[in-house]
Amino acid sequence: MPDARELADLELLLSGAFTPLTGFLGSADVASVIENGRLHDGTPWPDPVTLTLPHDHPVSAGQELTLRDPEGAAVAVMSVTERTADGLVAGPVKSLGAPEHGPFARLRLSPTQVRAELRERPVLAVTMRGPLDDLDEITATARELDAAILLLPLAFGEGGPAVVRAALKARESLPSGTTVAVVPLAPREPEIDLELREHVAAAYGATEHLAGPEPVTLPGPPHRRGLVVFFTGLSGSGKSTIARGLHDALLERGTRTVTYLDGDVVRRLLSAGLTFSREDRDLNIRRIGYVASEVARHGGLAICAPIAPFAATRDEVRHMVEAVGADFLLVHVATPLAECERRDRKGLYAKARAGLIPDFTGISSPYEEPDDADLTLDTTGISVERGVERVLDLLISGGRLR
Ligand SMILES: Nc1ncnc2c1ncn2[C@@H]1O[C@H](COP(=O)(O)OS(=O)(=O)O)[C@@H](OP(=O)(O)O)[C@H]1O
Ligand SMILES: Nc1ncnc2c1ncn2[C@@H]1O[C@H](COP(=O)(O)OP(=O)(O)O)[C@@H](O)[C@H]1O
Repeated sequence: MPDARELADLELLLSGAFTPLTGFLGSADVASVIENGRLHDGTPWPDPVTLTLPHDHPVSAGQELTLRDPEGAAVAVMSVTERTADGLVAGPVKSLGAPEHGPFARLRLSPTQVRAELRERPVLAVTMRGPLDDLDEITATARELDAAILLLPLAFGEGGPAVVRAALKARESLPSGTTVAVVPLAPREPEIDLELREHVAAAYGATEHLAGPEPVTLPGPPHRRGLVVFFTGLSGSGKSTIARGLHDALLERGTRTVTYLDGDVVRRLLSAGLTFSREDRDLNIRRIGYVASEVARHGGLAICAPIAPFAATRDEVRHMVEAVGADFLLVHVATPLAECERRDRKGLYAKARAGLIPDFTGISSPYEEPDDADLTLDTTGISVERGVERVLDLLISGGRLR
């Protein structure tokens, strides 16, 4: 399944906004674009528009590949011309005419639609990633050129709808007949981005192109940003005890909205039926990460405390959270196995040692120690209060808590 950026590129390939491209690029074109800003056949093109699939995906050259959106709807079919060892899949794409949805879907006009609307008039296209600051200049330039104005809000990701709203607002103060067409162009490096905007504007029939100002992105102060505090560690290390203590302390302060995704509750509801195999643990952690990132997306603070023994899966969660503009703090509760086993609160270690519980973390299943923890906490010989305090200090010192 393509990721968000690949899907956005796919939409532009299908709509003709990336003309002359008709599909995702193969290795020869990618090398040539990176080397000299041209496709292999010499056509100028600034950006390697590629699709990467997991290594174990079975598709190969000569086959057809159906591309789906995150809901599983088939969006396009690709005639695969190349499949490289590092996962690149190249070939022309054809639309399957999937129904369009998403905010402002009705404004996602294709170049053909826009050209038909603007007929033969000269067109001043303005690409924008944030609010326009000089509408008078745009009006004056359009008059000079006797051109129609075409606003192309480049809407991608969380901030996408805001850019479209800015375009609709600007249209109110621009000459009548100003057209707005939403283009899902994911941002690139500044120079490449600018060149790519030129190509897209030309595809939409622009005789002249103005690149709107870069948006001023203020991520908001840390105490208002979403936050996920993710505890990891062996069974009995003290994750739930510290996490509960943190939850209580935050409720007492009352300055942030908090959700505690209790491990037992998660296993009973969200992950009911899952085992402790590697696959099921990964699934469990991804589900926790997904819910936590949804909480954080709206500025909430989510606390989770699963064992989460695998580094790659913890990393996936970090990315999931950061992708919604929130912060992720990893707290490694690094109480040594011997101490966890000595505590053996639920008698599970004794059972695991006796071979009664298979795949038990630390005994018969691995725990990968984090090397990216924001705080490492060994609870041996310290009070619960002291442990909670250490986590609170981390939040306060990072400005995440007032
Ligand atoms: N095989 C095996 N390995 C580890 N743990 C086991 C196992 N079987 C049951 N339990 C109990 O399940 C709790 C860990 O569940 P998690 O959801 O946190 O695990 S994981 O993150 O999906 O690996 C863990 O609870 P905590 O002691 O609270 O960590 C155990 O009590
Ligand atoms: N400083 C401490 N922090 C957390 N737990 C502690 C501490 N000192 C002793 N303990 C005890 O260790 C056990 C930790 O269990 P628990 O919090 O359920 O661990 P986990 O969720 O990691 O499996 C509890 O019985 C708790 O009372």
